[in-house]
Formats: sequence, structure tokens, C-alpha cells
Amino acid sequence: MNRKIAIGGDHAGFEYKNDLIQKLRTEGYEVKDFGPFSDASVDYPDYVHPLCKAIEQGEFAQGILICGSGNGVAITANKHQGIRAALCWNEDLAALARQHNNANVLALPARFIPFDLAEKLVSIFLNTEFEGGRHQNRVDKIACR
Ligand SMILES: O=C(CO)[C@H](O)[C@H](O)[C@H](O)COP(=O)(O)O
Repeated sequence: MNRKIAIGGDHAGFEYKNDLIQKLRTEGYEVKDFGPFSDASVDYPDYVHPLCKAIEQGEFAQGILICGSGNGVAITANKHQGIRAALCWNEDLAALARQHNNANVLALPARFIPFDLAEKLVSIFLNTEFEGGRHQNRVDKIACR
């Protein structure tokens, strides 16, 4: 299992991002921080696009994006053909994002969930397999040319 993870977001997710990086590295993941590198106000697309391009190029298996609501980073990430970004705020959603949608990016709403839940969602997301089968037919139809 590829344990190379890309993580990024914006200023609203800065604190959660840093704490998640520490935890993931402790667990043995290779983590690249796409920024931002301070809590100064930034524009999330500036950080989301490079992360998504790196995933599309196969440098990372999965990504984690964190902003205030999770919407901004998810909307931006899903502009990329090779990205299936799922905004999740509970454990069932994080599991289903992998099981049914084969999501490769987890979007987290830092201003709406506590950090311990964010940690749990990341763990579920990284350790849940795609179910394939009927879901594969649907995932294959997502990309529109
Ligand atoms: O895109 C967003 C809103 O859906 C993100 O949550 C951003 O983090 C948020 O817009 C940032 O807001 P701020 O007032 O500029 O901190």
C-alpha cells in the first residue's frame, strides 16, 4: 500500500494540517506538506491545484485537504479529472467515500469538526478499501470529457 500522502489547504486548516502531518509521520506515512506554511490568510486554490496535479501524476496515492468548511478545497480539487474529492464530516461519510466512490482526496471542514474527529476521519479514509463491483461502473462514468 502506497503510504505517500499529500496534504494541504488554507489558513483555516493550517493548525489541523500541521497536527495531522505530525500524527501521520509518527504512523510511518511519508507526507508532503503543500502548504500554506503560516496561518496568514491565503487563497486555497493556490495550494489545492499543485497538490491535485501531483496526485494525478502518480506521486501520491491519496490527499488530504483542509479549509474552514471543506467546500472550497473540495470544489477546487474536483476540477481535476483525476481527482475524486469527498467532503466528510462524520465517520460513515469517510468510509463511504472510499467504499463507494474510490475517493482519492479527503476534504475536511476544520471550522466545523473537532480535531480528534478529523484524526479519526483521516484514519478511516486511509484504511478503507474501494469495494469495486457496481461502484466501479459508476466511478468510470464520473469523468466527463
Ligand atoms: O472556501 C471556504 C468556504 O467554503 C473555506 O472554508 C475557506 O477556508 C474560508 O472561505 C476562509 O474564510 P476567511 O473568512 O477568509 O478565513
